[in-house]
Amino acid sequence: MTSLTEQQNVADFYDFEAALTEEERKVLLRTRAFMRDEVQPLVAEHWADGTFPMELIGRFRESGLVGLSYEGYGDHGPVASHLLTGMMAMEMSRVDASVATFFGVHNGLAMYAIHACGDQAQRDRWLPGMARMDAIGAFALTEPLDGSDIAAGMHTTARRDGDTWVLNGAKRWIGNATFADHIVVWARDVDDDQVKGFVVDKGTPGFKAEKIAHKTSLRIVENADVTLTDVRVPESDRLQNASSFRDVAEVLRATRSGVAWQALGVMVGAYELALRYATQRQQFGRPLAGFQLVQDLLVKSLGNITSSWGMLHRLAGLQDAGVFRDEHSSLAKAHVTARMREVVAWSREIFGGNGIVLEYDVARFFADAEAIYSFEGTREMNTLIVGKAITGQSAFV
Ligand SMILES: Cc1cc2nc3c(=O)[nH]c(=O)nc-3n(C[C@H](O)[C@H](O)[C@H](O)COP(=O)(O)OP(=O)(O)OC[C@H]3O[C@@H](n4cnc5c(N)ncnc54)[C@H](O)[C@@H]3O)c2cc1C
Repeated sequence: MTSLTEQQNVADFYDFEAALTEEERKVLLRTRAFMRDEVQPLVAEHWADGTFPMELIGRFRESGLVGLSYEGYGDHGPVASHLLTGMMAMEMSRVDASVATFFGVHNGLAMYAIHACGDQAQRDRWLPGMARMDAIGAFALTEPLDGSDIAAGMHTTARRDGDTWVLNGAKRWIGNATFADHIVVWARDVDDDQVKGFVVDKGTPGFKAEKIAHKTSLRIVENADVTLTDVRVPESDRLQNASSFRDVAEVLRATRSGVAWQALGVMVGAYELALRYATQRQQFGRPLAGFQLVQDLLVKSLGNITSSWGMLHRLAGLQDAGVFRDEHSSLAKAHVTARMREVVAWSREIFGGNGIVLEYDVARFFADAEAIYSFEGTREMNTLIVGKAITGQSAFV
């Protein structure tokens, strides 16, 4: 008899899982089992309370699921394909998008920024501990006054003073920053006006991170308002291979595709709940699933899931082949998150009144979808990136 973890994902209608190698499939099943056994039991209470389950860090540490994308760091053997890492992000969000976001900020944004923008000595210094989750990462780009226009508007400054840099400014929405050990901070060099990256360690004088309260989406992941007041960072902690905003854009290109996979996971999680509920709940003497109009919602949801999955499958191939461009990633992020918003709304609709009660879980997916729709570039920003690529006209301002 196949175990629960080996059972095919009912939302994987075209069996995309079959595209994984046998070894990759084992990692995916481990991810599925980890999320089911270690994460699922914690999410309802922590979402309601707006708290992060700190015990998860130790469990992730033991899971062997961290750092798979970084060859030579961690003890996981060969580097994972983009299809596997994408499907892992999907599997995580299928259970809880906040925990997937915590993981994505650490394993994606922070580790990838160090990998892509640091030199070899910096990679060797920070990535092994992060790949073991002995140290947690954060990525501080967005500011209170500059979100979508951060490339042009960044106010946080870096001033060189001998062998150190002095950072001043404020950042907003920074995931994991309340407890992270290494925070990648982006700041504008007052001398050459270019954006540079710095790794600021927890406890550095002048660094303060205050948790943003009362979020209505992704309530489990901690986001912070960060202030930097004369924070001194040695030149050795400036990311040596980042010299302008183009380097930040390279990081975002990679992580945006991860967010699109996360959006797919949210669709899958909501759809699975709706399908189960529709077969169990009776009205007019028969299951909801027996009504044509309810089947229409379920089938439209499955169509969104399947078409998004096909798009992301091909996107992963472009990434593996090294021919992946900003506009490829942006189209996926904009398109898949829009499809996600439809699916969570249809899934919630199938639950009727119960769809707004946390106990039925679908409300969590419905609420979490909103942050995913807006972060790592809103739909509008990603649309403008694609628009510029296909027309040659920049419509940003
Ligand atoms: C839960 C959460 C976690 C996050 N985590 C991080 C993190 O870890 N690190 C980090 O650096 N940032 C993080 N962010 C920030 C996120 O990337 C920004 O919220 C996002 O880029 C949008 O910026 P904004 O919220 O300032 O919106 P704004 O830029 O103020 O935009 C508001 C609205 O106006 C629209 N708009 C703006 N300009 C235009 C235009 N030219 N044309 C058409 N429409 C336009 C936008 O699309 C949007 O709909 C996070 C955000 C959230 C909500």
